[in-house]
Amino acid sequence: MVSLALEKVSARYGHRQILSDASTPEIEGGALTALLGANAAGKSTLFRRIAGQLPGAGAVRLSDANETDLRYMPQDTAMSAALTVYESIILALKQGGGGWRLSASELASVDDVLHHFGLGDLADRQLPELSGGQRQAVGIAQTLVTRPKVVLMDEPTSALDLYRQYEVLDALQNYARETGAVMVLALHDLNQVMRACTTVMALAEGRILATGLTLEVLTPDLIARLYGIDSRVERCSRGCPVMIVDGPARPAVR
Ligand SMILES: Nc1ncnc2c1ncn2[C@@H]1O[C@H](COP(=O)(O)OP(=O)(O)OP(=O)(O)O)[C@@H](O)[C@H]1O
Repeated sequence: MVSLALEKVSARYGHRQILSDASTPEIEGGALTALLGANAAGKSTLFRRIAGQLPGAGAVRLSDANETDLRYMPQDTAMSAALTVYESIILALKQGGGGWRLSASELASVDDVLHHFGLGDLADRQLPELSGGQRQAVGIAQTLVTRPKVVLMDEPTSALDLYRQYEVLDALQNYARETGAVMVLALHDLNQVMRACTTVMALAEGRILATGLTLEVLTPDLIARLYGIDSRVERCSRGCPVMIVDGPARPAVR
């Protein structure tokens, strides 16, 4: 079983300490985990630290996987190159090496991500011609085409319309179930979190404030502490938990 755990992880930019002693129990693969926190809480910094892009004290422990199995999708994926969607996904596939010849299984992986992220009709389009939502879907496809075992995604649905948000979160859940991958997604929409993510980790003041099962951890009290918002959880007409925002509470912990 693939898993990820943090042991007293720290990170800084110059003299500015952003994360201190961030620790989690084992986050198991096979389902989605949400990384929550207010703006500037340090979510992207934590991803960079886990991905080995920032040094710092503490340990990132992976079980059944190593650093080469990890892919990090940043918030803003620059896509100015004059490549088609198809070419850009092949480039992402081949960045780990292995020469330019494509095996049958690699071709199947490319077709698979194109299909699962609704990109089949866009395969021949140039990247700079795409809309923001289309670019985000391409970024997700590029991230998953190598079938990584550990996936960190920074706000992967921020540019998507309502229907595409559900579609993409469903596809990500399926990917996690099929591959057993650990998938941590920084998300701001708590209703998406309640629908799609089995577990959450909440970040504030450079520390992990809470981790655990979404419906147990994501209480109105935690939401007030993280975001300064009064809220309650109710059920939608289909029985899914949804968060109702009542309004600002007190200043959020930052
Ligand atoms: N390259 C950098 N150099 C210096 N400080 C940085 C750098 N990147 C981020 N920071 C600072 O680190 C803190 C955490 O930023 P980070 O991007 O990790 O937050 P975040 O939780 O991902 O925020 P958001 O929800 O707004 O994307 C912020 O105060 C930010 O200004």
